[in-house]
Amino acid sequence: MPAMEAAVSLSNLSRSPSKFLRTTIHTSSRNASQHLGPLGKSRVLSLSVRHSCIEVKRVNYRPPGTQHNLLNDVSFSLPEKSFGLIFGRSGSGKTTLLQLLAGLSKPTSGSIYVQRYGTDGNANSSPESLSSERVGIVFQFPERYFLADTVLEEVTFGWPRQKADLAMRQRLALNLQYAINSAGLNTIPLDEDPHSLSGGYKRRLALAIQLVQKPDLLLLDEPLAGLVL
Ligand SMILES: Nc1ncnc2c1ncn2[C@@H]1O[C@H](COP(=O)(O)OP(=O)(O)OP(=O)(O)O)[C@@H](O)[C@H]1O
Repeated sequence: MPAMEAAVSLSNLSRSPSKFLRTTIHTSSRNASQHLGPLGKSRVLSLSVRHSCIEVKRVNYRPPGTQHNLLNDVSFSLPEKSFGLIFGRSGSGKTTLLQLLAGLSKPTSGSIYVQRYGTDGNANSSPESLSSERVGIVFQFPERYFLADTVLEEVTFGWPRQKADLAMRQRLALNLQYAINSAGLNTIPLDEDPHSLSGGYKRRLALAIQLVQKPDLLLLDEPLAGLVL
């Protein structure tokens, strides 16, 4: 089945009926990347939990103290090891949806959970909540959140400061190498000031900060802005 036809999606939307939001689930990274180029306004999700899906069921979201839903009846399913692409017009609610997936806001109604399935396609366990520790998110302007003085400190921010045992140090070192290489930061000195990087390298750094945590779900808000691949 072509990737675009594997999509599920979705109603949505915000206040204006002319605005729309659509989520497409891709079954391979190749297909996902093929569709990223022309879509200026896009958000990407990537899931690596085995034999499971993230299920978004009939989610509505209304910010506290407001009268209108930003998201209406959004439902989709994102299988393990797949990419989903959320696209829509400016202000249609893409970032809002990512914030819900990241656990930064709670749906007003509806649910977001991880469901494991057996080989027969039936759910074989109770739904699990998607805890925010399992989710990494790269925001639209990631440099606003940089805190450290060097690239290395930024990527390892939050690591244990006490002396870790050898196994933990090896694991952290491998994670660091994986994140730096995967994000294409290996040509940048690790003692460089994050704020002095180009826009594209700031985005790569923001990606490395998330990859080093090995999240089960990775959310990218307009991931290709400022990047020449
Ligand atoms: N806390 C809030 N209270 C009220 N309105 C909000 C709040 N947060 C976001 N909005 C509004 O919700 C709408 C959707 O915003 P959101 O940032 O999710 O859209 P988007 O699709 O990501 O837009 P863009 O593509 O321009 O980045 C916008 O009109 C925004 O002003």
